Amino acid sequence: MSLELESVTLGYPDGERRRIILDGMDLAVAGGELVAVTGPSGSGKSTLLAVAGTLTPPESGRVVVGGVDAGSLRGGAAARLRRERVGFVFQQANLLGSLTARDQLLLAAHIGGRRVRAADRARAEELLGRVGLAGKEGRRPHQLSGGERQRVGVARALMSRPAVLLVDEPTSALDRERGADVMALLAEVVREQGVAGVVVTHDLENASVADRVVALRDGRLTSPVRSAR
Ligand SMILES: Nc1ncnc2c1ncn2[C@@H]1O[C@H](COP(=O)(O)OP(=O)(O)OP(=O)(O)O)[C@@H](O)[C@H]1O
Repeated sequence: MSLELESVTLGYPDGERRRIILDGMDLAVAGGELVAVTGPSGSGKSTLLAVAGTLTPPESGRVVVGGVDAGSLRGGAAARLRRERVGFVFQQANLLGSLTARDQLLLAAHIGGRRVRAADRARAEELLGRVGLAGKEGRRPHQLSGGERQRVGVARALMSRPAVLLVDEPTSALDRERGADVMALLAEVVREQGVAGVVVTHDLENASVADRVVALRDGRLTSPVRSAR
């Protein structure tokens, strides 16, 4: 249950030229560890998550998810790795408006095309309880607060027992207190579930709940200057 990025390079076209966003980047996250990635706007944090989550292949370098080199897989096997071994949590929870919290999780289990089993129902109940939503499993998104919706998003991302949990600015739509609660919850569930967690955040205070904080600058990860706050 780990994530490794080895010498990952990716650029985008920028007018006539090419702008390098990730420049031979290395990152290793162990199972049960949460790494917070900070960095200025446009530095490539979302791009890093897309590469780590095997949504965007790097131009060079390797992405290894739970011991499997994503670059070695094609077609269905690549899609399965992403679906089963990578959990994503987005800035907004991106829940389906008509589904209850429980069904958001069961849909995630069903997306592989297989039937929902009793074990999936048990896992959904357990995870919703774990993120503090016991008794609210039957609520639809509009009957939940922003922080609760984000908790559903965290639980949903954990349904498939992923090796890697990738979280993009989970607190940007929340007030400070709710944001801090969601970050603390993330650190706890990453540890408990033994998943390799990466959370992107602008907020150094929120980042401090992580086991490690790194800054993305000039395509590489460095230690952030914490005293600059
Ligand atoms: N598909 C694309 N094609 C061309 N350029 C892109 C593409 N995606 C992102 N970029 C550029 O790459 C850079 C990094 O973008 P990215 O979204 O990863 O940054 P970020 O650090 O997540 O920013 P923010 O904190 O504002 O969300 C930006 O300059 C962006 O404009």
